Amino acid sequence: MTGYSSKNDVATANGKQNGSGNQTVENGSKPTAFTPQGNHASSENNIQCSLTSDEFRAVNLMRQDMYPYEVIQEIADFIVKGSGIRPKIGIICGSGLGSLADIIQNPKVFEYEKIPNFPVSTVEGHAGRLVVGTLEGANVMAMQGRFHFYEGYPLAKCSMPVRVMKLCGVEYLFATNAAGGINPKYAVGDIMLMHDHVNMLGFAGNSPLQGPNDPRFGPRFPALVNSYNKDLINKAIEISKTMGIESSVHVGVYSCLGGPTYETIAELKALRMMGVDAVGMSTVHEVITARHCDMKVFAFSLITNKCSTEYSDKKDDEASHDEVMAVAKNRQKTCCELVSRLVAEIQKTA
Ligand SMILES: O=P(O)(O)O[C@@H]1C[C@H](O)[C@@H](CO)O1
Ligand code: HPA
Repeated sequence: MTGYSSKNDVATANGKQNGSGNQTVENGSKPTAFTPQGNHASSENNIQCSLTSDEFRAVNLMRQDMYPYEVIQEIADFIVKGSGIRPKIGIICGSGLGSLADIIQNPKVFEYEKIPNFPVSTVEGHAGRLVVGTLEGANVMAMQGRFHFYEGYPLAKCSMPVRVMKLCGVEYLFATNAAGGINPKYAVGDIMLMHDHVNMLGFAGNSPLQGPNDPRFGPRFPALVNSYNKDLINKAIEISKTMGIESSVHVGVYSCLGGPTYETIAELKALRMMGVDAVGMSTVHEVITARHCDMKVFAFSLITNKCSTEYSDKKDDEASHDEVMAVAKNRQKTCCELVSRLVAEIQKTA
């Protein structure tokens, strides 16, 4: 390959559905009908959802998407004071890639539940811990567990930790993900260095930057061309050569869909026609948030499954989270090496 140019806030809902569709509640609070506005529904009103008031409050908190600068600053101060470290590189571990945080030396670990105003991880393969320490001599912080839109979090909440990283002092974001390979040349286990993305949630009118803009983070209308740092892509390509994995490393375009469903064949065909090489359910909103506050971004997808764009009855063509996790586990050593060597390169030029 040649160089490239060009807790606090989520309470558990304890209610269970019984066979008749009526709700039974374990915590003793009475189910109450609410209108979408949160008022009690009248009997003429058919639009009702049976939530206890505790559950209703929990859902509202989960959907909270306003994080004023001062709140983000408080979270950042909590982490910097608690770890005694001002990190320069922030790493987001994709599904099954939590081991990227296990290689951090002298780690100070913060469970998400213990960080004020932090969401909690709800997905298998996302432990829900922030690890701060050193890697190859550089101060780093890593999210062992990210937040996804399909978990019920608004995009601004999913990528709020990127702003926390920024206020902690982070200059470089490394975002990693597990993704389905749509490019027919990609094999399971390959790595795709992201050089661009197609923001499908953005096409549908959803952005982590929706709502009032705080210029202390960045401009109202940020440009996204050149989002993925070319120097870092080139360095990663060079590193892949020295690792002897060059033939399984690609440079391509990622797209994020909302999930949690994997894609239909027609959707995969459409994505391929748009020039998408790999598809997932994350990363894009984190990159947008990072670029908005002027961080340098490096991102890669581990191809955990092949996405066929042809109709077939083969069960093998169905993606599964178990397969995603198994492939990530198999390739974690390689991913760790790539990340630590790139961190070393950045540290060398610091
Ligand atoms: O967090 P990432 O994007 O790595 O996780 C992918 C997308 C879904 O969360 C999950 C599907 O298997 O893996
Ligand atoms: N589609 C969406 N997200 C994914 C996939 C996929 O095929 N594999 C891993 N995450």
